[in-house]
Amino acid sequence: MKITGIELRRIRMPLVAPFRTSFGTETERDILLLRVVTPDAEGWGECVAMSQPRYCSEYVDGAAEVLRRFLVPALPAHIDAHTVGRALHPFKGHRMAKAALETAVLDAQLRTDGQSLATFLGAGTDRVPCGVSVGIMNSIPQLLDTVTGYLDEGYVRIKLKIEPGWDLAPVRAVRERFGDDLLLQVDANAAYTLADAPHLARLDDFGLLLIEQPLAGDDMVQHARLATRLTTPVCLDESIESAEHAAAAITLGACSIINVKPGRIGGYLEARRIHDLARAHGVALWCGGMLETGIGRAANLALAALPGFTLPGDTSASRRYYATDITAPFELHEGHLEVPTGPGIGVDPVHDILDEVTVSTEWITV
Ligand SMILES: O=C(O)CCC(=O)N[C@@H](C(=O)O)c1ccccc1
Repeated sequence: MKITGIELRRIRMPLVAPFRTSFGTETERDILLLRVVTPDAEGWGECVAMSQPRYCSEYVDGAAEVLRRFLVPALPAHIDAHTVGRALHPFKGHRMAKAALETAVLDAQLRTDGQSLATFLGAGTDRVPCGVSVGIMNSIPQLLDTVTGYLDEGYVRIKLKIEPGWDLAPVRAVRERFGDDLLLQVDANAAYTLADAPHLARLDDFGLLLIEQPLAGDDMVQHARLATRLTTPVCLDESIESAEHAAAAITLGACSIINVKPGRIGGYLEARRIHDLARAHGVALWCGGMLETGIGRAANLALAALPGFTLPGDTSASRRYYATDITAPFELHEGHLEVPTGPGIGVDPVHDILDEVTVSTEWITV
């Protein structure tokens, strides 16, 4: 496939409500979109890097810079999605930037071939059950009202952000209010240390599906030690940046569940490799989220439809984060979202809306 050029587009998307995690509060997303242009089709990729390097070391200005200076110039004139990874391999890290570029190339390729991303990846279903991520709140009553609203919308699983000082009480309150049948999990975003093991073990009383990333991203061995101290399954997010990391975590017993975020691990091809590895070892997967617009959300739904994704993910409806999405909004139906069936990611930006939220565009001739 011949690439004519690539557009880097920065958009600013206000969130419908502040989203607080253990590493900060988001009120809007500064998002980098990539549009790969070929003679036969255009492809879209969404870079999930945040404005600041708080979730991981990448941040959106850095992603734009590494794409502009190193990654896009490294692409050969003729390419397909399988060769992007090889062309970018000499450059270390920057997985979110690489993922966005590979995804945009893959989207253009699949649109040209008339194949959906879901079919390309091996999806086994046309709709996926949806969980929702609930931020750290100012009070328990506010939290209970928020969870009530999401359950009324039909979400099948609740994920509560936790941190030291906001963990046992909110989990207890939600479990007591909504009962033992509620699918409930927590996400610490690396806010604890192994010294907190006795405290974290008290979460075992609440029948949680999992505890996500309790310790630091590079604490793989410590997670393995923590897992022996808890009955709640440990799920890793930030620690897993590749299939190799997943293999190491499984071998060490650092996790029994993995949150797969294609941006974090370098793209959908690597996500498929993690899927196959996890299935071979009986490790459950679910698809995480990075507050994506409908562009990234569409691609994540294709991934979440793979057979190894056995737990509800964070692929929530567009309205969970955005009053107006840049694509036709993804809307929950009986707790599920439909997997796009069109070629490539199966959605296109609504150009009037996209133009309204666009801060800058930059064209790079390849
Ligand atoms: O549904 C979503 O898109 C967000 C899900 C979510 O909680 N993402 C968390 C996470 O750590 O997984 C996150 C929030 C903010 C920034 C990065 C990541």
